[in-house]
Amino acid sequence: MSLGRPEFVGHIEVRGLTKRFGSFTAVDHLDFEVRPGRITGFLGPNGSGKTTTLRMLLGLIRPTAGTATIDGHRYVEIDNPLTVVGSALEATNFHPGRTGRDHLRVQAAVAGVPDRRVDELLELVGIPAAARKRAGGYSMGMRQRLGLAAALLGDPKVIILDEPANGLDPEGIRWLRGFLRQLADEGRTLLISSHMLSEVEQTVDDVVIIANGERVAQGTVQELRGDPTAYVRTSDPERLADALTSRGLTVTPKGAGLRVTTEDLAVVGDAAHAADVAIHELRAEQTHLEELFFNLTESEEHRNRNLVGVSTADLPPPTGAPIDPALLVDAPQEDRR
Ligand SMILES: Nc1ncnc2c1ncn2[C@@H]1O[C@H](COP(=O)(O)OP(=O)(O)OP(=O)(O)O)[C@@H](O)[C@H]1O
Repeated sequence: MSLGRPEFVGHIEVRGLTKRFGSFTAVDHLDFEVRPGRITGFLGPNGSGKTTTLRMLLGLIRPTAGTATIDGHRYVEIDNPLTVVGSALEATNFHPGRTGRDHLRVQAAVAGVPDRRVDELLELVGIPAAARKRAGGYSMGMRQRLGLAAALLGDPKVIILDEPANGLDPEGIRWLRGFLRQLADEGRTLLISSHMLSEVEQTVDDVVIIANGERVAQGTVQELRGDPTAYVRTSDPERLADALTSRGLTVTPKGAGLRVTTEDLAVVGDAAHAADVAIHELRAEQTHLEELFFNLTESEEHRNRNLVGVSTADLPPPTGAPIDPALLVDAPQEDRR
């Protein structure tokens, strides 16, 4: 594939973006940037405002305040936007009686794209034969692939996908990962939303996390993961802590056990053996990113306001681990109007 329109770099910038529906604030003074050649995960619990943000970026709804631009232009200002920005917001908006291929041909005609590109793309997303059948019979995974092909019709520099892994089986997710990586390696800008960290953690380079419409963290996956640690529960925490510290490791109490700054579980096991203490539990810890996301999705403070009133008895128990303040980003007060 070529690299889209050369006058566009594909730099997404969101500044003070806000959307209110009546008295409800779905997106709240959101700031973030998305860089070309990288895959950015736009993460947040259900109802946190991801789709609303993407809809504003794509000119489908008007912001209450703030801007969302691509190379400084709002979507509606871009001439023939399908050749700059490709998107797949929902995997279900295909007419059930029409074949997938016909869907793409109609959209191709609108974007001034030749029919042969339709077949090329169907091949690329792995549904050349299925696309000749009616879309009504498609599985969720097939609809996702068709949506992806539609997003790529205009050879766009920027690709925005809402929950692209939804409905894909593990093999499909692996395929998607490789496919998106290839697009990013070509220099394109990819913004993909998800409410499940585990679905995209292996796929993305950068992460923007929102909760209740506000940005709560952003950075590279590497930064947000933090250093790997181990968790150990033992018959004699004090003695084991001494043994680990004397081996140059940092040990902090965590719940009923200890957190140790190593990813090598054998080091902890050996230290326990040498100190003659029994180990009751030993495992690699969740990364900061997993913990952060878990706390966001489970803590009262960050839970979707629409779910307030839903019993927490149905939810899994919290980890008890606080969100690391170093990872949290507060929108600057002066930006709030
Ligand atoms: N047109 C609308 N009118 C009123 N409220 C809306 C409208 N669109 C979205 N909302 C509300 O705004 C909030 C954010 O919705 P949005 O669809 O952006 O969340 P999301 O993060 O994409 O969620 P999910 O992961 O479930 O798709 C929700 O509480 C939703 O009910």
